Formats: sequence, structure tokens, C-alpha cells
Amino acid sequence: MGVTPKIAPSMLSSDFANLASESHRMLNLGADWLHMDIMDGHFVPNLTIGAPVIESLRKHTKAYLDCHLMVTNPLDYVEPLAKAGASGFTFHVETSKSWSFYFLLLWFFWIDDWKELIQKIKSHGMRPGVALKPGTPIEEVYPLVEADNPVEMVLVMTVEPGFGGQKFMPEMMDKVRILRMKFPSLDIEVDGGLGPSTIDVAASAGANCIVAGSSVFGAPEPAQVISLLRNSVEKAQQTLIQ
Ligand SMILES: O=C(CO)[C@@H](O)[C@H](O)COP(=O)(O)O
Ligand SMILES: [Fe+2]
Repeated sequence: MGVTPKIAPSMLSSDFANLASESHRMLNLGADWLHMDIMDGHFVPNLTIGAPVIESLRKHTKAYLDCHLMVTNPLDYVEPLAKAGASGFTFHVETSKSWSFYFLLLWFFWIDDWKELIQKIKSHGMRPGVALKPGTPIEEVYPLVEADNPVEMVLVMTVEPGFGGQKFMPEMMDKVRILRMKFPSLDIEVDGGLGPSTIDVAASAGANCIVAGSSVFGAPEPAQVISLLRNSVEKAQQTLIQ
């Protein structure tokens, strides 16, 4: 498998009043990416940060900022986030999906929507990803991965988006397994409830990008948790290759 492990502490669990030092702390403890949860209070019932905070953080670090957009209108965020210095831009496939369900005609607009969105993300120098909620079938993301101009990561939510500290949903691992079989070199990220007790099942299903908030920030030795997450992915990759 050509995909490398990426451990991404979710900064939602950090002390937002000390975001720069919390970010440095995580990177010094072995994190690869910083996972930034952007919520608009509409797509999910919680409101977090937006481009101004990413811009402030960017002044303090060169790290890969893995932005997870839990927002209803991701297109509106492309330009501000690119200017702010975001690295990855992962939008939810469910945005505008309800229209497609009711109106066949609008379904075509939805297709154009995500094509335009991916194109815009790339032309603004960011790396596009698509996320899906627990209730969304995995087939929904296939067209975006198989497109001529595809997304470069799929984020499989392992909790309902909106809050940190929820319980991991092992039944989501079927999605990860299917994706890994179909797309051996795709970055597959899992997000929600990941930690020492849940990493092995996610890693052996084929996930290589691991978001972890409460398990890292709540640990007495966060470095040990980061290293355990990485070791689990590396070990599972050896098994998957054989
Ligand atoms: O996107 C989300 C929540 O919607 C996540 O990124 C969480 O912030 C992960 O936190 P833990 O479940 O690891 O505590
Ligand atoms: Fe997230």
C-alpha cells in the first residue's frame, strides 16, 4: 500500500485560547497534521472556528492544516480558507444532497456543484477531500474518487459530526474496508472516537489518516498515544501488503 500514516490531533479538543502553543506541542510530540474542525452551526449543531482563526494559526506554524468543513455551503469557504493558509479542504458529500433526492433535475446541478468545488479547491492550492456521515452509504463518494479531477482523500466519520469525545462506531469499518479494497492508494481518514482501544480495528480495515481529539489531549502522555496510533497503522499496513 502506497499510503503513509498521518496522525492528526483534532484541535477541537485543545485549549483554543492557546491554539498556537497547543499546535506546537502536538507537532513536537509527533503529530503529522493538525485537524481543524470548521463548523457553521447549521450543517451541524455546533459552531467552532473559521478562516480568521486559520489565518492567525498559520502565522505560527508551517504545519499541514487538515480542515474538516462541517458547513452547509463549502464553496463559500474555498477562497477565504485558501487565503488563510489551509492545506487540506475536506467537505461533506451530504451538502446539497437532499435536493438531489427530491428533484432528479437538480441532481445534475449537484454533480456540477462538487465538480466545481473540487476544481476550485485545487486551483486555490489546497488538497480536496470528501467526508461522509455515518448514515451516508459509501457509494455516494465513488463518483468523486473516480472523477477525472478527483478528491484525494475520503474521510469516513466514525461518530455523528458536531462534537468531540463521542463513542467510536465500529460498524463504519465496513465502509473503510470496501474503500481500501477498491482504492488501494487512496488516503482514507477516520474521525471520531479514535484512540488506543479503537485504533486496531480502524487500521486493519485500511485507514491511514487518523484523527484523534480527546484520546490525545486527555492523555497524561499524548506522545505515547500518537506513537501507538502510528504503530498500529504501520503494523496493519504490513499485514495488508502480505
Ligand atoms: O469532526 C469531528 C467531530 O465532528 C472530530 O474531528 C472530533 O473533534 C474528534 O474528536 P474525538 O472523537 O477524537 O474526541
Ligand atoms: Fe473532524
